[in-house]
Amino acid sequence: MTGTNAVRLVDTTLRDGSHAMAHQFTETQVRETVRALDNAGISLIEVTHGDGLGGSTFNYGFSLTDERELIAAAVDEAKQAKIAVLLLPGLGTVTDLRAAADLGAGAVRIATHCTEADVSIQHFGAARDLGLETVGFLMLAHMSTPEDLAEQGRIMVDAGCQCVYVVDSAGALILEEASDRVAALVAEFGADAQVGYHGHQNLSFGVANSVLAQRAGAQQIDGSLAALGAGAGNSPTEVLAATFERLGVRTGVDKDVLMDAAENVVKKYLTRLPVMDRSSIVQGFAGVYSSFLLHAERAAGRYGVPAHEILYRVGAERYVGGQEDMIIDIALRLQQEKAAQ
Ligand SMILES: CC[C@H](O)CC(=O)C(=O)O
Ligand SMILES: [Mn+2]
Repeated sequence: MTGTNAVRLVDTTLRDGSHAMAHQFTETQVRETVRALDNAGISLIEVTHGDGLGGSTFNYGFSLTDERELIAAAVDEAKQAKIAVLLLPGLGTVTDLRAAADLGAGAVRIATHCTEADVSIQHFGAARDLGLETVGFLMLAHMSTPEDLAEQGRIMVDAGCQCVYVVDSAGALILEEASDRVAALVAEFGADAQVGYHGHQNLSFGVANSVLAQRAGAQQIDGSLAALGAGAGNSPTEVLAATFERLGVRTGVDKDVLMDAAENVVKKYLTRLPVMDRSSIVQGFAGVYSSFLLHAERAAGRYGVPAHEILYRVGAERYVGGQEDMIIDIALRLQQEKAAQ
């Protein structure tokens, strides 16, 4: 075991959960959730459209409430926690980042496909100039080897990133597949940067992988209350808190306050409880970006083809974030194939 006996739990209910809510968060929901997480001692709370700053678009789905209003509300509610925003270079811009910093965001998590870290360089530079805490997300990490992922992480660290995450966007990693990737980043960075782990529950390994990630040296672990997140959801923050407490790993958070928040805040407003159903299991199995789930379900309804069949094809084609439109293309092809049978 190489990890220290403490880990920071980071909550992404109000960002990854935005996918599961079809980006329909209200200001009241954000305020209640931030208040509860802040009371529980969570020190970093992510609030943005599911696809990050500027994500409210035709391709990704329009937000009900302007994310700048949600960020400002979150900053207003948080007494001790820092508010983080997500930014995908190319969708979110440095201008968006400056606006978020002006609203009081204290951290940015800059996400790229696992082989494309170089597109984040200027954003990390701008974030450091703005005095923000910086985190890098290497998404769809199952598509890279541990060695390649570590090389990409090094690009982020050299650009000013303070913690690089292994992001299991598809919920596809199983046990050592997750911890080997974390260990490779830990070995590459040494004291230069921390390593984090972000899991999805599509094959149900979110929490188990997080435990192994911490043991491999990860110092930040993501969760969402009631698992509210894309696909079958994220590792539930309240379960992570209880599990690490049982294991004697310090988190500095109150698991009972988190359990109360999951039951009495988040479960009261969520429109769809993330579940391991046929579609999300296929996402984990075939390695499909979790946020494609609702897009596939919509296309399935519109073109009369099964969502899990669409998702198998998306996995075979190895589509990545930003290629949401290809889901419609696949659905149309499936429809034509079925009509020809
Ligand atoms: C679109 C960004 C994405 O949801 C980031 C993330 O949480 C992941 O890749 O799992
Ligand atoms: Mn995610």
